[in-house]
Amino acid sequence: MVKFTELNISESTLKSVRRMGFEEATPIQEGTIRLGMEGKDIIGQAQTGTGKTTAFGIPLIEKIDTRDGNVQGLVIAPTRELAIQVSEELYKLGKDKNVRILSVFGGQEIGRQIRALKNRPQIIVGTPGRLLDHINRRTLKLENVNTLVLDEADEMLNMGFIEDIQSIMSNVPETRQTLLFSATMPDPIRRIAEKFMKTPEIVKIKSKEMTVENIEQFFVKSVEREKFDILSRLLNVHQPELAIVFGRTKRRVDELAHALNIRGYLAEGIHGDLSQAKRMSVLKQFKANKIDILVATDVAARGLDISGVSHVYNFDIPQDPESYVHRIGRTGRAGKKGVAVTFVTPREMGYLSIVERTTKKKMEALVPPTADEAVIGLQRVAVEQLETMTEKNNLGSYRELATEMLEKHDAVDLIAAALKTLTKDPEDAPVQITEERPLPSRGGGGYKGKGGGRSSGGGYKGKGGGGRSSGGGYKGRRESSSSSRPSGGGRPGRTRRHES
Ligand SMILES: Nc1ncnc2c1ncn2[C@@H]1O[C@H](COP(=O)(O)OP(=O)(O)OP(=O)(O)O)[C@@H](O)[C@H]1O
Ligand SMILES: [Mg+2]
Repeated sequence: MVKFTELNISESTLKSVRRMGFEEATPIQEGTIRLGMEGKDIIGQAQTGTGKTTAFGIPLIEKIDTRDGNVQGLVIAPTRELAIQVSEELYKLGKDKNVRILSVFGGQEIGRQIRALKNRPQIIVGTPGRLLDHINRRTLKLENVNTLVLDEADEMLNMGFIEDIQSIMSNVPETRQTLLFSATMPDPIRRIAEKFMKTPEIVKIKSKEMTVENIEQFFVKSVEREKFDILSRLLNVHQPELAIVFGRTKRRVDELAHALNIRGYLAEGIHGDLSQAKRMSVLKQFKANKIDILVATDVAARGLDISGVSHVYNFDIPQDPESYVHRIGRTGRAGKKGVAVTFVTPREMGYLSIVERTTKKKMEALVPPTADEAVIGLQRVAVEQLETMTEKNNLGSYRELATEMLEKHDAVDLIAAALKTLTKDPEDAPVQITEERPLPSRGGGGYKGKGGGRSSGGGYKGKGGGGRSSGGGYKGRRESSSSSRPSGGGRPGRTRRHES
């Protein structure tokens, strides 16, 4: 481990880094900061949550000439939320140097952005569409840009974004330095990327697996219609601090968020059809722990860094393995522990194998908790609620009522009744979840990613639907249940339920 003080970083940036609480560089930071400061083009690949933002952020900040009011650095990110997050981190890194940073993204009033662009920002962080918009309106001039960063490069070089990226790049001088970062970089995408770069250094942090070790990974085999009850039971047993539930479609996300609310959880959905204001407010509430469960499509997966996310549930198994890596990577960040649970319908078992081949990590079969076990989780929460209330010591007139009641009833009976009232069995509440069609059966055909151009799983010949012998983990609930339960069950009851 190298300390930031050993990396030849300027005093002002070092001061900012120290203020952020960083002392030792993570491996990707150690591997790329020096090279980046030497002006090299870099393809940086390292697991989720290992500090890639700072890895490109420091060389970028160091290169800015603060006497020059032109845009000198451009960062492109796939989503608005990520653009905001990256600009915030760059702001912190450049605070002591007084670097001016601006984020631009769709959904935000363009007039306001145009005015902000006149304040001579030196680094722009933006999403492809809005950046192009500003380029075309000539409100953004890129002829002085000497550093270009693509965060989540593989996602953006996927079909759909590639033309936008190319147009943006054609407005940036060729003499620029180009930095490309992502946790995943399928070979064909990397080859495309190299075309935009000058003999890039490939810094790939070697690890046995593509996902971080501190995430415990499980799968639950379940038919579609039972998934939701299993999810609620898991939530009751795990008691996540914060959880993200991923669904395949927007309708799915809306229905799941609604159903979770009916079952008493504080959940909100986030997906591309929501207004920018709504997306931002949901994320803000989640970060402030006002919501416990964020239900999301893949939009929210890439790059988001939200501390406290202890559990990720893939209510639907993602179609491509890269999505899986990014989704579960929302937990287990910066060395913290996390749990990921992926639901798989019997017909989708082939996809599970594809994911495992890509990540080089086997998921453990998880035995779903029974309704009784889930109730035990809820009871524990009720006990904690009562205890917290008692400790707060502001019960006022309730104490008089309690004294009166104690004259008539047994104390144990009374507490038991209070606990029972607090422990509402959620499965009584009916919910509506439309069945999703399972992913197309994995026959012998090659794996087709979103863009058609990805082929990381191409050579895989699915074993049909039943590629995995799930017998071991499933039968024999007794012996396997203790070993296959994710830890974290002992967490203090955090997932609050609506008080009604
Ligand atoms: N050197 C460091 N020491 C301690 N914490 C760090 C260090 N560098 C970054 N972090 C913290 O680690 C967390 C994850 O960082 P970051 O978001 O950059 O990860 P990432 O590698 O970009 O992940 P993803 O692939 O999901 O985008 C952040 O909260 C960040 O503040
Ligand atoms: Mg990142």
